Amino acid sequence: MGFYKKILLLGKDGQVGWELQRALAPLGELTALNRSECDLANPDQIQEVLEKYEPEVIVNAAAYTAVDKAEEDTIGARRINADAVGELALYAREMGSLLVHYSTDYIFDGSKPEAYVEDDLTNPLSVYGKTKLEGEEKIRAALCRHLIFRTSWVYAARGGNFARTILRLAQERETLNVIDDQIGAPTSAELIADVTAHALRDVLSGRAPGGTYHLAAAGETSWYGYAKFVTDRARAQGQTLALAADGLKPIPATQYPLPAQRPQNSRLNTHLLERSFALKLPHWQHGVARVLDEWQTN
Ligand SMILES: NC(=O)C1=CN([C@@H]2O[C@H](COP(=O)(O)OP(=O)(O)OC[C@H]3O[C@@H](n4cnc5c(N)ncnc54)[C@H](OP(=O)(O)O)[C@@H]3O)[C@@H](O)[C@H]2O)C=CC1
Ligand SMILES: Cc1cn([C@H]2C[C@H](O)[C@@H](COP(=O)(O)OP(=O)(O)O[C@H]3O[C@@H](C)C(=O)[C@@H](O)[C@H]3O)O2)c(=O)[nH]c1=O
Ligand SMILES: [Mg+2]
Repeated sequence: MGFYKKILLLGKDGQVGWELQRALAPLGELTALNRSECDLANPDQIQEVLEKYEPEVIVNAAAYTAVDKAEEDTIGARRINADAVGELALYAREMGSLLVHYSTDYIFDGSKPEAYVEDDLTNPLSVYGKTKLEGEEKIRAALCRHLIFRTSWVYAARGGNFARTILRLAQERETLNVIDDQIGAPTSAELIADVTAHALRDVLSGRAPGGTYHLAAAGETSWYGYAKFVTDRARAQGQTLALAADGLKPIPATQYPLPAQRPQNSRLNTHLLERSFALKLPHWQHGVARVLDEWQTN
């Protein structure tokens, strides 16, 4: 066994995976794999990869994240979000490795009036949320060393996300209807990756315990508030939008029917994470502004 930990990152090309490649690089001997190199749909390939690299830390950033598509593909979503995660957890249990994994606000039903804490009752409304919760539960049941970060409304400079979709639509349409009665905190993949690296170091050195933690940017907004922030800032940057000055319309979720039901309240209370790892989470606007600036200069 060498001085450096052997870290295996799965899902390296996703929003969070991409940022983890950067944030985990100085922490050990990092192997980062994409879907073609380790397909979570394929149990044999998972075992082959684990046996080949013998990771002391597994960071799983791969997931089935197509929320509406999952409604008609429960089997596919469950295989990636739950069964594959269970296989990683069993390996971690057997080998004494640490499994780092990500979950979502969508494991809650959103009926709580305050921000959710880690031990609040779960009750997912969607197949995506159900299968993500099953993944969490498989990890806890395996009794392996683990860190599970529940996050929300993830965006990144690279990859598909709400901010990018809204900017594209604002370039195409004069009016846009956006849901105003679902609230949460947009959280950047950059922040998630950096917090992961800090927390991972603390857990590996025994300074902090593993477990399940809520990880989201500070503050809160609705999807409408998020879209307003993005389009206002794009305009202030001098971008030409098709969207009229009063073209962004707040609507209730009932007027925007989708296959999957989303929670009304996606707010995550992050006090446990901040206390456990001595971290302060920045306001969501800070990260969104940064990504918009990055897009602007490209
Ligand atoms: N996005 C969000 O808003 C939120 C995400 N999360 C959680 O955070 C984590 C990271 O999400 P994020 O980075 O945003 O997701 P992305 O959708 O950006 O990335 C997911 C990655 O998983 C890969 N993947 C999908 N299926 C497989 C498979 N069968 N085998 C291997 N890899 C696969 C995708 O590959 P490919 O590119 O080939 O499709 C993609 O690179 C996930 O656990 C997600 O559930 C939590 C809250 C909010
Ligand atoms: C594009 C668009 C979306 N919406 C609404 C639909 C939805 O309720 C909300 C966000 O749309 P999205 O498609 O980004 O939503 P969604 O894919 O559900 O986003 C979720 O992804 C998964 C992976 C998570 O874990 C969650 O935290 C969350 O980020 O905005 C509008 O109201 N108007 C619009 O023009
Ligand atoms: Mg989506």
